[in-house]
Amino acid sequence: MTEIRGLGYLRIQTQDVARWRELVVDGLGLAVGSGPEADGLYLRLDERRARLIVLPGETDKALAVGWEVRDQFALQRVREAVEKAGVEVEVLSEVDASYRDAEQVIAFDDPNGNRVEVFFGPVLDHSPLVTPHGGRFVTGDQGLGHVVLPVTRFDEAYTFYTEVLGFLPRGSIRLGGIDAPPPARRVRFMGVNQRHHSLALCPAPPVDEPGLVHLMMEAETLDAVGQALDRVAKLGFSISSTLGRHTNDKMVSFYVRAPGGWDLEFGCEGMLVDETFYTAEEITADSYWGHDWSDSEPLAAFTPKS
Ligand SMILES: Cc1ccc(O)c(O)c1CC[C@@H]1C(=O)CC[C@]2(C)C(=O)CC[C@@H]12
Ligand SMILES: [Fe+2]
Repeated sequence: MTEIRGLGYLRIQTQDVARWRELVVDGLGLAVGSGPEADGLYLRLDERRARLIVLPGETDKALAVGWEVRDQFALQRVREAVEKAGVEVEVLSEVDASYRDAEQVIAFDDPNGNRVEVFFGPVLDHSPLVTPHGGRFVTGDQGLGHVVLPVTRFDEAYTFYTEVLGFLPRGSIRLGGIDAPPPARRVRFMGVNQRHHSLALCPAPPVDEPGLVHLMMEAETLDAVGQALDRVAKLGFSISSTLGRHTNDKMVSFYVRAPGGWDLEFGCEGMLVDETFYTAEEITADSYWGHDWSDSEPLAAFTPKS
């Protein structure tokens, strides 16, 4: 079993923090928290100080995906496994860990060059969670949500996440459908808790800045998802995919394009996996209904280097 308990946080950099704020606070209804950078935007979904951290910068990119482990002993085991795989691990200073609102943090690059941070001891904020539209989020044992990463060296990345970090395979979907000529290219889903997937890897061409495909956050109710959809559309954000229900995690969601060229997926009603009975399946449609992507701009992650 993996040491990783869930998706802890996502830290990104953007040229337009103000527009990000409109999207995630005014639109999706996340609560504004606080953190070390005065001009940073710290978003709360629960009792953690920050789950999504948006920092100002010269370019739009993902800075780090933060994965949570139980304690210092688990963190040590992850460190040993990563080093044994020949990957250099940085142990962050106490100052750098506290900047991330954790007791201890290690950092390394995955085979695709995405920054991975693994931490224990997240700092809590016990002040009431004041969300702008009264929404509540599904986190807790299921973590922040899921991230989908674009990967160039797919097999290496999949081996790293499953065999080194211990993510559990939670099925796949073939790009181009089951009748596409071989070799099959698959999006692969992986989980570490009852959330169907906390991570998915999507085959992608090489690009200048390592980015994301999307971050999914889960609301407690369908009405909260529908109301968020109305608000983001009214705020002028482009809806990458219409509302639909996925066939694997049964989630009802929509996707909205964030500044930086990747998407936020906002959903509800995700299923809970019971590992006692679960086997990894291949889905042949991404959704039972909805999820019309036909009006969406291509993702930055799928737009190759010039
Ligand atoms: C198929 C699926 C199941 C559950 C999810 O949470 C989920 O995001 C998806 C979609 C995965 C995938 C993607 O994210 C990038 C764009 C993709 C490749 C598509 O164009 C269809 C499937 C999409
Ligand atoms: Fe997703």
